[in-house]
Amino acid sequence: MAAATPHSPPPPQLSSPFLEYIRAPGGLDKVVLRGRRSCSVEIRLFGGQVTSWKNDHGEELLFVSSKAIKPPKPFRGGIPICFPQGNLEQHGFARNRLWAIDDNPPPLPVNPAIKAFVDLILKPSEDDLKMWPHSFEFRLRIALGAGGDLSLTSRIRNTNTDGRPFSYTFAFHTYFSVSDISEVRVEGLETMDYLDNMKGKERFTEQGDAIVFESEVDKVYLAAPSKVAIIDHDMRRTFVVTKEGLPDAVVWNPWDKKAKAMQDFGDSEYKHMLCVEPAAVEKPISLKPGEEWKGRLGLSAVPSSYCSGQLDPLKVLHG
Ligand SMILES: O=P(O)(O)OC[C@H]1O[C@@H](O)[C@H](O)[C@@H](O)[C@@H]1O
Repeated sequence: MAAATPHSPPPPQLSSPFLEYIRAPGGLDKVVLRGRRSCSVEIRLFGGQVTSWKNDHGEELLFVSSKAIKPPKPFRGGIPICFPQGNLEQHGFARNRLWAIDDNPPPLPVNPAIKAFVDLILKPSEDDLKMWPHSFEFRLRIALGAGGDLSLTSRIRNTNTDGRPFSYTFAFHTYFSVSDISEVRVEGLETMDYLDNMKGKERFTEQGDAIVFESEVDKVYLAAPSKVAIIDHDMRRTFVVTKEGLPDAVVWNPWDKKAKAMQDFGDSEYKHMLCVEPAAVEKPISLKPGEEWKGRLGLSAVPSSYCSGQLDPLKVLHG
């Protein structure tokens, strides 16, 4: 496994006032993207994981557990990358490897207004290849937009030289910070079909209006729309989640019993988080050698002054 080494190489020279490289022991080096006012994003090289996203008032928008543990364990919170999944460790190994800064990524069309972004890369180690015998290049661009929105673009290329295709499932396991889960509703997934992970992945159709939370939820919504809204009444804030190349959306909250059973999660923390995870779960993605797949996650937080209690979710979703 490509674990963090105690003697890391010198920090890369990031030639932008919008980026900072912060050295930390134990594989905890991070890159910080800075936007207008107090907007920022922190990315840990271990896991290629976003661990913080703050709005222009400096308020944290992502949930990170106070019990999150350090590498080589996966980090509970932020945006873990789940890849490649299958008969491997839960959620794949990408969230549990040391990524590198990609100094020379292949071109990716970028909005010229976006100044703060970083490109990371993960390639399998010898040990990874023993576990999952496929060669790949996984490029991840993390960008902080002018308005404080965050986007993650994944590009995965099959670099097998033996002509073999490979397939995988994928998720951006996004942990949102919410004021009180009982006051949150999710718009955009009503009437969708889902697989219920709590009922042996049986298929159901969502009934009723928006999704609200009263107990443990672990569902994979199939062919979910490209925009989903998480409406937090108490915070008067709506997260708008957009996705491309990722047909499904996992919705997860462990609730009290499971929370207590999780070593890296506080007993009551389930009240203040919700995972909505753009994903490709039902139908694995297949890549032939030389082929590349692209998936994108976009996040924005609509502030209360905009909502002022009058939020029309249809406008957020379709307007
Ligand atoms: O503990 P992990 O591996 O980070 O997974 C947390 C949860 O992640 C969700 O995506 C899964 O649907 C749940 O089944 C799982 O419990």
